[in-house]
Amino acid sequence: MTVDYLKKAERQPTTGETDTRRIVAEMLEAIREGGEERVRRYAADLDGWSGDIVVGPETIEAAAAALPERLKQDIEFAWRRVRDFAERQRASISEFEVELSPGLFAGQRLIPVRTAGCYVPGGRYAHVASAIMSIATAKVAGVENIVACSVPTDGHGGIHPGILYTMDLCGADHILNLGGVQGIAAMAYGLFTGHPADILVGPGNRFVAEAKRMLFGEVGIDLFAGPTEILVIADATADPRIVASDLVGQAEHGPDSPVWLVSLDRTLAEEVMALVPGLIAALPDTQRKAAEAAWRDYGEVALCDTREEAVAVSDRYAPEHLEVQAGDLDWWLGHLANYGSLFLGEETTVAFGDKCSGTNHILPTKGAGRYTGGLSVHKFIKTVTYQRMTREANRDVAQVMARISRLEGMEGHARTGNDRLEKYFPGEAFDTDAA
Ligand SMILES: NC(=O)C1=CN([C@@H]2O[C@H](COP(=O)(O)OP(=O)(O)OC[C@H]3O[C@@H](n4cnc5c(N)ncnc54)[C@H](O)[C@@H]3O)[C@@H](O)[C@H]2O)C=CC1
Ligand SMILES: O=C(O)[C@@H](O)CS(=O)(=O)O
Ligand SMILES: [Zn+2]
Repeated sequence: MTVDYLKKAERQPTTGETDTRRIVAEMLEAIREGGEERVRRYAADLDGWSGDIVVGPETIEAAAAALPERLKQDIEFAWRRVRDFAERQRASISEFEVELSPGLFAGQRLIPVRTAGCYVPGGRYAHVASAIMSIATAKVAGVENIVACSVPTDGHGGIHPGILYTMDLCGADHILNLGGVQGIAAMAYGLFTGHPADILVGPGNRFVAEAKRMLFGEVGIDLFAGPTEILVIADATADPRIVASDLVGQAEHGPDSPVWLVSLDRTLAEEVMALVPGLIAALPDTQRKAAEAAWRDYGEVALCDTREEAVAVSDRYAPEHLEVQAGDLDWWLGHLANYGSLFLGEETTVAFGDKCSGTNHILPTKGAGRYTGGLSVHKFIKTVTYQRMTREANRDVAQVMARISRLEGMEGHARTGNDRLEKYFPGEAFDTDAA
């Protein structure tokens, strides 16, 4: 394979993992021991927040009153699309019962988890859309009790009013003024609400993503949704200005957000590389600083000879967001395998999915796209099974089970079959020996 790197990234999504793990492990241990009091101290030390942790109804009403009407309509526009898409997902899975052989019935049931903890990031930006993505989806899945939290800031008297309004609109039952590891841990342990989460969902920075990863097992998690990534595959037909704009648009997420271009055309790649610094420089201060570092440390440009090579490179990254700005979109749709969400053609862009077009923006990062998709109603629903049988059906199943069990050396298992055969068919002889 001949891949020519016109720009090679200094850092990879995994850079700095050891430090993050140490910090998060210490914080989780301290919260396990110190409970609510320790959580309050982290909120004060890390986010300068010493106000109420549980958000009351008057604060939610005040947030709704403070938001301009058009913004509320925009949030509802996004919410309706995300909810409708989630409803189609819910309708695409079903319960069933099948008679596998005469008298042997097996079935599948879909049972929502009881309590979901939804983390809404809010450090650098007010991630209103993230509140829709997790809470609306949990609601459609049928989750009975939804706890949500986000970063409180003094300037807003707690959570940003846009996030608060959205959390309430989408159906959050309890809302906590908590960000970071302390927010994740509080939801996992049911601090301040008395409702420990069965599953923790939502994106966040490296501390948040790592806290969820470490708590997995004690609670369920949706997926590893850390710092945002974008990969654009482009050929000679792509518009360099649009490709560069899309790369820079996601680089503003943070200094550790990977930005990758896989190009099938050298001229296009060089034009994009020439345009990116200017677009970054034109951003406001906070966004510029984040994007500059992201492009400098995590930016990569790979030049491939063939579409197959481009697919191989892209699948190796397994990017969170994948844009294709190239001809024959159906070919790419059919061949790409590892990504969180795919954006086909110049007419759509990652930011549409991020904010309001309907697909979920809580997506796998750091290569997790090799084994999972993004957040969906399925993550909140347990697919469980059941069975029942007639006595007559025991005739075959009990004998087979007993023979397999004896082959495995599991005599106790085998006897549960023999006991039934003796009870249901007294006097009959059965061959239940492994030999
Ligand atoms: N993968 C996905 O689906 C999505 C990912 N994101 C990502 O979410 C992230 C949001 O990050 P932020 O703006 O930082 O908000 P955040 O809400 O994830 O994190 C803010 C919290 O981090 C904690 N924190 C900051 N520095 C710390 C330190 N040194 N030690 C311990 N805790 C610390 C603070 O307590 C603060 O409350 C970005 O990386 C963005 O790319 C956002 C949306 C979707
Ligand atoms: O990683 C993501 O999905 C984000 O890009 C979504 S948002 O831009 O923060 O809404
Ligand atoms: Zn984004």
